[in-house]
Amino acid sequence: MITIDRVTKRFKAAPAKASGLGALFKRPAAAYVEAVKGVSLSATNGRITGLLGPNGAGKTTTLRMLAGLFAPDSGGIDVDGIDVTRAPQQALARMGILGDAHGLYPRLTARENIVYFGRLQGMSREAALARSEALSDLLDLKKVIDRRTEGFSQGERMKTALARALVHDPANIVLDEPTNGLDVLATRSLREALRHLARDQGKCIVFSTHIMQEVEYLCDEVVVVSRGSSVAHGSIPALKQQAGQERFEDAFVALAFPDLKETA
Ligand SMILES: Nc1ncnc2c1ncn2[C@@H]1O[C@H](COP(=O)(O)OP(=O)(O)OP(=O)(O)O)[C@@H](O)[C@H]1O
Repeated sequence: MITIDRVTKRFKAAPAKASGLGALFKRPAAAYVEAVKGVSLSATNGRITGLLGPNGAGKTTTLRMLAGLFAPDSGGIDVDGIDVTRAPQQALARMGILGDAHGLYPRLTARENIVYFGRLQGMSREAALARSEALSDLLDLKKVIDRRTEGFSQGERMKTALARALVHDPANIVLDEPTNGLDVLATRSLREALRHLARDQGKCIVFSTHIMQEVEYLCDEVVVVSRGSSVAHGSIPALKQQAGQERFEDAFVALAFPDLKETA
């Protein structure tokens, strides 16, 4: 179970170096970027919760705070009741995180990458090896499991990184735009795996995306994020009803951009 309660985060904006005309006018740069202004989310076990928002809405920043990479300026995040800021190690042990950079070791095989990560999580070599076998079945990695990851396709890299994130069998799974760069078959097999993990294994899954279809295929619950804030949440039928729209895409646009005139 993951709870994000009204988190905010701003970053110091790196000012552009004044040169040429800029040096003449010396326009003062904005000092801060308000990346997240108030995002809340409540994700329960056995369900898939989507963080849906346009580019720059604040999804990745929110997930990075959930992963303990930096603390929110205000608000709170807890995982199975553990405060991520106060006890990051304990909270991280309960999460499998697939970030935007997969960062595999190219000289290690897929299996070695997975087992190494398991060892870092405190697993015995035998347990990590057994788990790598089970995950290779689940994620259809058998053909490449004993190949060095150097030269892997995007899909193979993503699956290996996901297997690595799941090696310690975490109760909570967090994925940042997991289908980025995947073809239709790889996307379908990832969806199937995520459904299995939520429905059959009771995992709490949170993923971010800007792809409407992803959300329609997968999510039990959706949090719509726009301009740094969560602006609506609920099931897809509930969000359509709330927006008074039949198509989910229209509902999303109405909820995320209420001031936008209808163009389509
Ligand atoms: N380290 C940083 N320094 C300055 N600004 C940042 C930093 N990280 C994010 N931002 C800004 O915060 C805003 C939100 O970015 P974020 O990456 O969280 O959005 P996103 O919803 O994940 O977008 P996308 O779908 O395009 O990946 C953007 O305007 C981005 O430029």
